[in-house]
Amino acid sequence: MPSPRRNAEGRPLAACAPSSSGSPAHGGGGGRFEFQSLLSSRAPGVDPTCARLRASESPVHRRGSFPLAGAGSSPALPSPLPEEDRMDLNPSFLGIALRSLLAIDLWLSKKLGVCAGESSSWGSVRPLMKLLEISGHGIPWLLGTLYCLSRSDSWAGREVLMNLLFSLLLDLLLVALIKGLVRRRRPAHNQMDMFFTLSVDKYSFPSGHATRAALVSRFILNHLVLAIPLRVLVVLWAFILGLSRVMLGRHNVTDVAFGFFLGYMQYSIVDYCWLSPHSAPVLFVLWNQQ
Ligand SMILES: CC(C)=CCC/C(C)=C/CC/C(C)=C/COP(=O)(O)O
Repeated sequence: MPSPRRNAEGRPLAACAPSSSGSPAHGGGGGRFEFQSLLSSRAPGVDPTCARLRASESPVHRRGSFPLAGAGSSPALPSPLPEEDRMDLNPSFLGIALRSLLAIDLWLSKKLGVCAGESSSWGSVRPLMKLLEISGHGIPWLLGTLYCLSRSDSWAGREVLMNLLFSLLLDLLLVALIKGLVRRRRPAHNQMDMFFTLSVDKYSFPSGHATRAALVSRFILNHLVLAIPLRVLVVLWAFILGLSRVMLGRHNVTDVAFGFFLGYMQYSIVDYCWLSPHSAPVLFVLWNQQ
């Protein structure tokens, strides 16, 4: 007679063995067998490791709850495993899609990071990319707007600049908030040699330069009267700035793509909450008194 299979501690795997043919995870029976294999783990001689494995295959446990292990007070029941130790043998379609997208994102970002270092294949273009980086940095935009605001002598000009200032501050706030919440690390090939960063800028999602590029370019296109070639130049600047973030190795492609989306949406918020001498008279009177 063949001897029963045993686990590492030498306990027989009796309760688990039938499920290889009967469990729904193996194409047989209904969902009940999962529960039976778990319940039978209370019996002496049943391998708890095996019971836990079945439990992790069950759709109930895949959602993160552990009803059977928590029910009752039997000390023989296996304690719930931490989330990271559970086996997820049947991830959802969304899970697979997201993981594939992330894998493509990492692969593509690494391929495009051709200026990540001086010795990279396009390392000689790095200084130019860093110049572009400064063109989308928060400090020059904030200082430039404040300077123009101080020099402006028309109400219309002041109104536009006041809203640009509000946009830039809103952008900094939202990007810092999301970076702090998501905490996605910058790509491994990035050299952290950016000028004047905030503490959250060690994180990469979303790209602050991309949000600013989309926000500012949409703002300019809507509030400045520009000839067509200049309008094209503004859009090109935003696009190349976004691309340069990946080429410099600062960001993954999804950081920049989401940054563009966020910046675009931020302009819609600014447009909706547009500050004017009518909607925010205090702001304008205060500024006028200076
Ligand atoms: C008023 C105030 C808090 C100004 C801070 C401006 C500042 C230091 C912005 C940081 C800009 C920056 C380096 C963002 C990082 O951009 P990524 O594209 O690398 O996310």
